[in-house]
Amino acid sequence: MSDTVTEMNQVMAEADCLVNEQQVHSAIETMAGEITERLHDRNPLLFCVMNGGLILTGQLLPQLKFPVQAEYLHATRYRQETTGGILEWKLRPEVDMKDRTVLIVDDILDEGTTLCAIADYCLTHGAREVLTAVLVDKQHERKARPDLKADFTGLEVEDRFLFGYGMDYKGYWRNAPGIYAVKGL
Ligand SMILES: O=P(O)(O)OC[C@H]1O[C@H](OP(=O)(O)OP(=O)(O)O)[C@H](O)[C@@H]1O
Ligand code: HPA
Repeated sequence: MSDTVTEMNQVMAEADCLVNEQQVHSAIETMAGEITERLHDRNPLLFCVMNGGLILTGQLLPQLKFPVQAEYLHATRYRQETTGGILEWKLRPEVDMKDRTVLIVDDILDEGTTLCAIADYCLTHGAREVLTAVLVDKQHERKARPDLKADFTGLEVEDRFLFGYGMDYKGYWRNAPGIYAVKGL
């Protein structure tokens, strides 16, 4: 087995499961209900924030039983690290968002730098309103703005380095079927 596979198997074996798959499913179902109530008649333009937002978006979309225009964008600032750097746009949205209600979907609001930058971008490009949905809000005092919150939050999770359900550790384990914390981080 390669060194990386051995390392990643060990990371999982030693990780703490903070939220199990059933709890994540029920959090996503609750989010879908809240989003439906707020946006069912708004013709929203939804952006999945790649890569982390992929799984939440995939599980959320089929639960939204109203017309949604789904697109994606890619902005990243952690790369293979456990602390964030400068935000890099890998793919900016090209779709016209003038006067639209935009919903940004991502896996985690950690410091919030990523979501704030994407929301600002959408407003600058003509969106009428920008709402945000995250599976996880990490609990700490390092938010980019005081009291920063997403409009729709699935779960509040402790201040550890997390993986699973879209969140990666060194590019791996986005596929983990729950929310896990890396041992010692
Ligand atoms: O709230 P923040 O502190 O800004 O962190 C949250 C962002 O970090 C992660 O993305 P990452 O930069 O790892 O890119 P990736 O999803 O492509 O791995 C995550 O998917 C969020 O987009
Ligand atoms: O805890 C995290 N895990 C994975 N990706 C992240 N991006 C910001 N915070 C995290």
